[in-house]
Amino acid sequence: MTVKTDEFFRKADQLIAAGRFIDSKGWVPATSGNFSAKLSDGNIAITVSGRHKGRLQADDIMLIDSKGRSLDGKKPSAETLLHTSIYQRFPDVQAVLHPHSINATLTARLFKNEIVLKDYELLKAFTGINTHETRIAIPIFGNDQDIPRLAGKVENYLDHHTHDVYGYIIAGHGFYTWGASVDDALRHLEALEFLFDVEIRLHGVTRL
Ligand SMILES: CSC[C@@H](O)[C@@H](O)C(=O)COP(=O)(O)O
Ligand SMILES: [Zn+2]
Repeated sequence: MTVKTDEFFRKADQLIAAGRFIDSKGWVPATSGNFSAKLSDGNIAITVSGRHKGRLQADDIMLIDSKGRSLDGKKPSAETLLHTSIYQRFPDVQAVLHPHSINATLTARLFKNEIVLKDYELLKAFTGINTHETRIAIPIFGNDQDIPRLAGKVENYLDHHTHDVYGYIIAGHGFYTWGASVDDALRHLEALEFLFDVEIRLHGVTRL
């Protein structure tokens, strides 16, 4: 059993607080969603599978290695591979968040393959962007219970899209976003939620 460091408990507290905020918006209903944060030794703090992500306690955050293997005997998120593959691809990423929001679900119904967000002041919420006069594309993948196969589709997309990717939507499911800290990932999550909402309303579909 691997010893959990002070760093682990600090990151766990950040994920618990993030979960409270995300749940306060209704973005992780019914135990959906999962969150993780990378530690300086390469291991990862991640939510235990099946726990309500808005009511997380210390025991609901567990330790896995960079390949997703449990280091404390608990069962990690069913979607752990979607987290570890982001960390392996983007060394600067230190946190991955996955909500199941209404806006992400509606967006995937309205847009096919991707949603392009452009000319919004809130694009400046994304790391490295300092103007509204730009665009970001958020790819949309079909849902799949075979997580390795889904992760492979994401990998293939990222292999062919070298521009900054700030997240992706899984149709009928939710979306993934990430950042250099839990706070950065949360800022990206909130910005994507707002921009999805704007685009949905522009298409005449009011939120349910
Ligand atoms: C309760 S349905 C949602 C799950 O199937 C899954 O998509 C999810 O986001 C949460 O899975 P988890 O294993 O708790 O991390
Ligand atoms: Zn999910």
